[in-house]
Amino acid sequence: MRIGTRASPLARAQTHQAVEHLAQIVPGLLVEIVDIETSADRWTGDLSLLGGKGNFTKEIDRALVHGRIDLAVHSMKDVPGDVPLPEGTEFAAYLPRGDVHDVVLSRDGRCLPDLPQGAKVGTSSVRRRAQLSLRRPDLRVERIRGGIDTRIKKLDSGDYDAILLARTGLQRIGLDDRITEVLPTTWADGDTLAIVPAVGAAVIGMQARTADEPVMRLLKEIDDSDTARYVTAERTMLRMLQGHCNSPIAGHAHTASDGRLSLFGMVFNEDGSRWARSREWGPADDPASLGERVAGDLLRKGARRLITATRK
Ligand SMILES: NCc1[nH]cc(CCC(=O)O)c1CC(=O)O
Repeated sequence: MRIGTRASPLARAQTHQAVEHLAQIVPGLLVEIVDIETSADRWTGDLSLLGGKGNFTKEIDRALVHGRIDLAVHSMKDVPGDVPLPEGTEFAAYLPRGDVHDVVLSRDGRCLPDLPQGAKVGTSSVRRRAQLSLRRPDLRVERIRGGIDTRIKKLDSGDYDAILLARTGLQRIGLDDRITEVLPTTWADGDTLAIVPAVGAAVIGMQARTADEPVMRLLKEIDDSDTARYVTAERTMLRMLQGHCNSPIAGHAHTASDGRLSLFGMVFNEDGSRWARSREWGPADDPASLGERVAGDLLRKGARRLITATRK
């Protein structure tokens, strides 16, 4: 089985995790990992200037459609919600969701509340920027590019006082001992700084050709059904909001204590000073309707205006 993925340490770690799951079903499964460089990997500048859509996925999509690979492994967070999947392909399996918290890594071990006024914080995510700026408008939020390891090197060399990253990514590549502070994910009124996760955060998805029966059968066996429900609810919302992986949109689905599915969605303007939020519950067997309801509510509350104001 030929498995295509980006060449970053995170993408490699995720692919190994996927292979471990596959090998539990097919012991001794022979795999060939095919590294694929995407437009976003080649472009070292500001991503918003690259233009086009799906810059993290389109080269991998092409390899899958043309049969150069049999399976693509993706961070669901990086799969755009406003670009349809290439015809004849689908996400047929999701691995159990990891930890969805965002974290702070700081150069001198200080937590966010203790960072001095004007401290320089690195993130390229408009979702993180908005939620950070809302509580700490005095911080200087600056873009940062590159893989996780590159970003940590930039922190260590003094380019930033702190950076924001996903906890699960650090765990996957064994760098979670660098975490200074784990931020809460639950939005609360008051002055607590929380960062609501991205749609698809901490989920590894596997995309294959629908007509490739042996692969589809195998994927069906490893698919984690809870995670699939969360992803469907969150990504249905994202699609209706016409959001992509760097929109000021947060979304987090989970199973409530009564067994129903809950979806929290939130949309921000650039500095977080204006936002819309929504939470709905629904039956676990209909995650798509839940996503539609939350998106509908957000749109009624002015989400479109907030998203387009931030898009550059
Ligand atoms: N945008 C890059 C990216 N895509 C997925 C993850 C982390 C792993 C995940 O959420 O699945 C990261 C790194 C980060 O945001 O720190």
